[in-house]
Parts: sequence; structure tokens; C-alpha cells
Amino acid sequence: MSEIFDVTIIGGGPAGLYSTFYSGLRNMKTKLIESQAQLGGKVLLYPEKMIWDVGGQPPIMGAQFVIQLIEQAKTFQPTILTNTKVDFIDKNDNNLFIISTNDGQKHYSKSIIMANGGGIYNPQKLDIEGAEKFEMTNLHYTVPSFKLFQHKRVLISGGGNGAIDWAVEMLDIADEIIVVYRKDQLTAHEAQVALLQSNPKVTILLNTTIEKLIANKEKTKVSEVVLKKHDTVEELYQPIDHIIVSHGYNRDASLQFSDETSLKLKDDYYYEGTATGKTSKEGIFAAGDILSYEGKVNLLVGTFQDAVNAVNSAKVYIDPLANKFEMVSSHNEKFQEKNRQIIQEMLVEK
Ligand SMILES: Cc1cc2nc3c(=O)[nH]c(=O)nc-3n(C[C@H](O)[C@H](O)[C@H](O)COP(=O)(O)OP(=O)(O)OC[C@H]3O[C@@H](n4cnc5c(N)ncnc54)[C@H](O)[C@@H]3O)c2cc1C
Repeated sequence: MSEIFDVTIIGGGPAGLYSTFYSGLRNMKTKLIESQAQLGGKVLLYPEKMIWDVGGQPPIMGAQFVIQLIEQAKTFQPTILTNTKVDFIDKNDNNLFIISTNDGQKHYSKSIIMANGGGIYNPQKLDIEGAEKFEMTNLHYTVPSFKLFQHKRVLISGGGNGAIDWAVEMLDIADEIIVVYRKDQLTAHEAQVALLQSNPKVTILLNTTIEKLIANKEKTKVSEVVLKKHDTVEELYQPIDHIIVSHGYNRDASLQFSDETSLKLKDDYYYEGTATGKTSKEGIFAAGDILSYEGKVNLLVGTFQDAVNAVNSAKVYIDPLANKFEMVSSHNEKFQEKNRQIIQEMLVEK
């Protein structure tokens, strides 16, 4: 049998990363399993967004926030697996969880923290043959860097909050913004829509979809798109520098338990639990967006509180004599050596 872990955390978004840090702090042998190639969860969907609402943290870009979360998660040398999807969870006669992953491996753990958000999110791609070859150049499903769009002609496909938020962000960056949307009205927040409608840089084309991508001579980039206006059946040729497609996300929330009733579901994917992270299944705890209880907030700060509670509950589950919680965790003895190093460095600098 392979190594046994005290806790295995499923999902490497903010809840899973902070649970990883905190379980190390509580001296638990920890494994984190993430299905995507990169850790960070939903924050990877907004790398260039400025996050303002994490207490004590100055406004920070999503991408930098993920870097910091990962660094913190690694503090106590956990085992971290990426590109590994949990498919199935079972329990053996010794009360050990057996976690089966899509690479055919089995992982053994005394407890589990479900931090799998709403599942695995992938952007809904443009349904045009050959579109994928431009993903490395000027066809985007998220905004990788604002600099790329400076003084450019940017076409945004979509009319929901995601698309319109990007269009508003582009107002001070791009030279021209063309929003195309298949419906006859934008469905985003009214104030954001009003900002676009009153800006001369912006053209909004409703009842319109992208029909074709025309490449440049070198076939490396899209230089023009063919748009179809469905109300007039008109075709428009629109030159562009960049396209941002914001058509929502496909969600893969498939993950099975040996006993299907083992985790109570509130609706199609929220695990109904408690603010202590406990779920209906003994030994399985939950944190972050996947967890539902009265007063739960699906925000970054909510994930951290959930993580602390889930880890503390898991700790007591595997060791009933353990403290229910660490009252002042930054005074933990594990930090003493690191604190000494930091103070020494400060003294040298002075
Ligand atoms: C566009 C957008 C903007 C936002 N802006 C803010 C903001 O400004 N401030 C704020 O506080 N919050 C914001 N949020 C909310 C915040 O991002 C979420 O609350 C937070 O990411 C939830 O973290 P989580 O770890 O619970 O779930 P997620 O971030 O969803 O992470 C779950 C992870 O689990 C993995 N996973 C799922 N299933 C499996 C499986 N079977 N096996 C292995 N891994 C699996 C997924 O790949 C994913 O990495 C925003 C969300 C979005 C979508």
C-alpha cells in the first residue's frame, strides 16, 4: 500500500491551498490533489483583475495572489499533485479513505477535505473550426495581460457580466472596442452597460455572432472576423487586433463516492455541511465554494475561514485528543525559526 496521509485535500483553489498550509501548521501529513495543470482554482480565470476585498491585503492582481497562495501552501512541504483528477472515493475496513484518480493511482488518507469548488471550470470555446490555433496569439478566453491590448482594436464576444467587465476594463487601454452579442440585449450589470453605451470608443453589435476568422498572410493571427447580424442577415467584415471570447464556462463536477448518499447535496453540487466544515460523511470535511451552510459567503475570505475550520475538524477526527483549534496560530512554534531568520535579515539590512 502506498503512503498514508493524515489529510488529503481535493482541489487546489484558494480553499485547498489555504487548507494545505493550515494542515501543515497543525502537524498533519498533507496531500493536495488538483485536476488542472496549474494551482489557483477560479482565480486563474481572472489573473489581471485587481482584488480589493481580502482583509489587510493591499489591492492585488489575481495572478500575483495565486503565486502568494501557492508559496504559503508549500510552507510545511506537503505533497502536491497537479494534472490529477479525483474520480472516486471509497473507505476500507480500517476506516481509511481510498481516493482513486484518473491516472489509475490510489491514494490513502485518514481524512479528506473537499475543496473542489463547483468542479473543474473550462471556458466555453468558440465553435469555429481551426480557432484553437490562434489561442497562442490573439484569440483569448481570459485577459492574460492588459499591456497586450494597449492602443489596439479589441473585439469582445459575449454580453454577460464577464464580457462586459472586460470591455469596461479596456476603456482606458484599447483604442477601439467592439462588443458582439448573440442576444438582443446585453445581460450584464446596468451600470457597466451604461458606461460602454456612453463611450465613443465602443461599438455594440447585438443579434450578432462571429461566423468566421480570417488569418493574416503568415497564418499566425486573426486579422479580420466575419460577423453575422441575425436580424438583418447582413455579413460584416471587421478588422481586429485581438479577440476576447467570454461565453461562460463548462463545468465538470463529476466525482463519485462509493456510497452515493455519503455526502448530502444541497443542490446539484453544494455539499450541505456546517460552519465547522463537517459534512454528512464522517471523516470528510469541506471548505470553500463547494460548501454550503447558513451565512456562507462564496468569496476568498470565506474560503480561508472554511479552511481553518475544516482542518481543525479533520485534526480532531484523526486525533480526538488534539486541540479543537489553535487560538493564536502565528505564535506557533513552527514559525520560530523562520521568524528568527527574518529578524536576522532585517538587522543585517539596517
Ligand atoms: C470572475 C470571478 C471573479 C471573482 N472575484 C472575486 C473577488 O474579487 N473577491 C473575492 O473574494 N472573490 C472573488 N471571486 C470568488 C472566488 O474566486 C471564489 O470564491 C474562490 O475561488 C473559491 O475557491 P475554492 O477553492 O473554494 O474553489 P475554486 O477556486 O473553484 O477551486 C476549486 C479547485 O478544485 C479543482 N477540482 C475540482 N474538481 C476536482 C477533482 N475532481 N479532482 C481534483 N481537483 C478538482 C478545480 O480544478 C479547482 O482548481 C471571483 C470569482 C470569479 C469566477
